[in-house]
Amino acid sequence: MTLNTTIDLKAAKALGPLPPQHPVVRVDKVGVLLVNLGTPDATDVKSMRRYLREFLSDKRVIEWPRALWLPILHGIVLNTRPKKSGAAYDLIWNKERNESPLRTFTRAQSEKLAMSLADHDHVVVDWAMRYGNPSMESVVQKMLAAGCQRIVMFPLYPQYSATTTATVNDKFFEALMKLRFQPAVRTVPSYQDEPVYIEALARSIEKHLAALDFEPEVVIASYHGIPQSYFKRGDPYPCHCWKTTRLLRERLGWDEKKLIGCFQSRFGPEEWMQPYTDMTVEKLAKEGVKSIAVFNPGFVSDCLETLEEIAGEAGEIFHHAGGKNFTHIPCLNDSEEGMAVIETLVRRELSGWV
Ligand SMILES: C=CC1=C(C)c2cc3[nH]c(cc4nc(cc5[nH]c(cc1n2)c(C)c5CCC(=O)O)C(CCC(=O)O)=C4C)c(C)c3C=C
Ligand SMILES: [Fe+2]
Ligand SMILES: [Fe+2]
Repeated sequence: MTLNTTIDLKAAKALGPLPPQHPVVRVDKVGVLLVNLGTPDATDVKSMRRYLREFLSDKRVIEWPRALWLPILHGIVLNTRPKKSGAAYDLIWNKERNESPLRTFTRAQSEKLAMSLADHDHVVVDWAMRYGNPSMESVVQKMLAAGCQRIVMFPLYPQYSATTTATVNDKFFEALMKLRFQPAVRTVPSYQDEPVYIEALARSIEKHLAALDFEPEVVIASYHGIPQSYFKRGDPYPCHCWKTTRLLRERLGWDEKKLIGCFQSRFGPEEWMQPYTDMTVEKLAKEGVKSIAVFNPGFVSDCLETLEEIAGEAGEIFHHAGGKNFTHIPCLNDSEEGMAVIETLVRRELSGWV
């Protein structure tokens, strides 16, 4: 299908010959752009510092006054954290592809989505990262060159937060700001309560638990945290997390003791949303709970925060405190259930365009 033509040739001829430098612009394709948080290119200190500098300079992520934060970032954080984070990434790095798991999964999601949308031969699917590579700007340019004059941009965060969804949107629009001939765009909204998402989570939990040789007494839904002050100033993220957990409880037929919601990944001295995952895991073990499962509904793909902090560290905390059986349920990643979520939401947002 041809959606449009670049110029009305008849009208253009009436104006006289076209300027020789007039660019040829292709406009017959629709782009679907999947975007996740980002990731360092390598685990060495230099690559880690470059990545963390970009990430932690984002005003949507660290809301502290710049005059206070930038000296701390450049004087302390970027001198200490790159080595520590690099060592953590080393533990989970995809050595075969020499990249982080987040990049591997995001690429796989994009490739699988492209295959399932193959019935629309004018749809182009690609992926980008908010921080690091491939950059949003480079992929927007690539899509324009391929003829996408309409783009559906999908921030891969089920629950909305200014620290994630909004900053991805900002970066996308920043890339568009530089264009004379902008594409028409749609952004995919958060989907904390979409039935297809709740169903996918429930099935992946059921499948994982059915394969275990123990039954967890408690299952923890662990979301990335945000500082409490962000919530108090209007970020709806915690409400979205609580809603996802409640709907899952209803779907699984579990009560508030069996499925609990927690927040992980504190950063800096402020109070973050509670209960904290690490403290909860420790408390449960000390109270005599022997078997638990943890999963991460807020992460579309497994990454540092799920593989190292939960599957690794939280498991250790549980065992040290007297727990016996710990299991981490993988994220939806590029599983059949996970792809059903992405494809359903993308097809909905493409309506009228394909
Ligand atoms: C104030 C700091 C941070 C806020 C707020 C925050 C929110 C937030 N983050 C995610 C998802 C991810 N975060 C990841 C890593 C990560 N996050 C922070 C800080 C904040 N995040 C840091 C410092 C790091 C880096 C970890 C380190 O270097 O030690 C990742 C993992 C990326 C990967 O490549 O594996 C994800 C994903 C969400 C969903 C969120 C708020 C809703
Ligand atoms: Fe984070
Ligand atoms: Fe972490």
